[in-house]
Amino acid sequence: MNAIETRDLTKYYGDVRGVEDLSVTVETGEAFGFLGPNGAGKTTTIRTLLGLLSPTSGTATVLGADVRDADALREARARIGYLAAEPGLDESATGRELVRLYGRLRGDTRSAELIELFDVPVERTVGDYSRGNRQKLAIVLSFMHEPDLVVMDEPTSGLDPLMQERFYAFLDEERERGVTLFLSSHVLGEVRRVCDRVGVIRDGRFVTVESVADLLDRAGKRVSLRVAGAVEPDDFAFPGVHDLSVGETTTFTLAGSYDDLVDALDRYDIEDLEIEEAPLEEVFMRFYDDEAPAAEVAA
Ligand SMILES: Nc1ncnc2c1ncn2[C@@H]1O[C@H](COP(=O)(O)OP(=O)(O)OP(=O)(O)O)[C@@H](O)[C@H]1O
Repeated sequence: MNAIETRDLTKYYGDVRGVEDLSVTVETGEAFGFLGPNGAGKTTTIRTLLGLLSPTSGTATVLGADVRDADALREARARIGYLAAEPGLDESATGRELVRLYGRLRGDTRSAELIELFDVPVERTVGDYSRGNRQKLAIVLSFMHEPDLVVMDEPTSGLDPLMQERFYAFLDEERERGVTLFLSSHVLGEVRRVCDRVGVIRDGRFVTVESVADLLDRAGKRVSLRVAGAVEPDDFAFPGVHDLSVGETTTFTLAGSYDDLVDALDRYDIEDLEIEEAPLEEVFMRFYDDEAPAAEVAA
């Protein structure tokens, strides 16, 4: 059974399009990243998957439950964790009281461990929490019942870098236990760190669904080169070279073969050479560019 399946999932708010014709399958145990700019439709999709919004058309199942079937979804929800972008928490309760309440509703096998791991000040009133502490409490609440599927909407917003890394390491462990992760983000590094596959959404539609590795391949490598003497631009006119800038340090992006690169470099006396991953931003900017066609890809 797949953890999540949507087919032509569409949600309109009156005349306003939330998402349109989204078709995607997330396998059990997979970490799927859902990436897109503000207003692309990430939150709409997540809320529809959790039954908080009903689809205008199309279908969606989570852990086998149809999102329109309230009873089936209620059962599935017991095995799902949901980490909202801005968790609505009872401001007057203490963290501890909320942990107890959620534990009674959905079960609690490990809140003590998670409170310690994420260093949550559970004795304090939530209304006095900083944004980061609020998020950390929300993490505890969404993972303490050992869910099989966790749906997260920009999960690290508000966390400092140390806590972010701790959270990513925790997600790695969850994956080893076979947990399925579905994570929305506009932070590329996050999707890269956590996910195997990514769906890029723009204006409510997928522009691509592919593996993070393929996306990185497409991004290519960033090459910086310093040689004795001058670089002849024609030497680097082979396929897959982009954005060539010749100077004291010559730089370009290489999305082609290393053989061509090695052949070209053979003509020079190299003083310095750096080859690193091209920033994913470059690839995403192409997807987000208004000129780019929004070709839909079903997965
Ligand atoms: N309650 C609502 N009523 C009307 N339109 C809405 C509502 N919620 C979302 N929309 C619209 O649906 C579209 C998708 O919004 P959504 O919040 O799903 O995007 P998002 O990708 O989560 O964005 P962000 O990164 O800003 O959270 C936007 O055009 C938004 O204005």
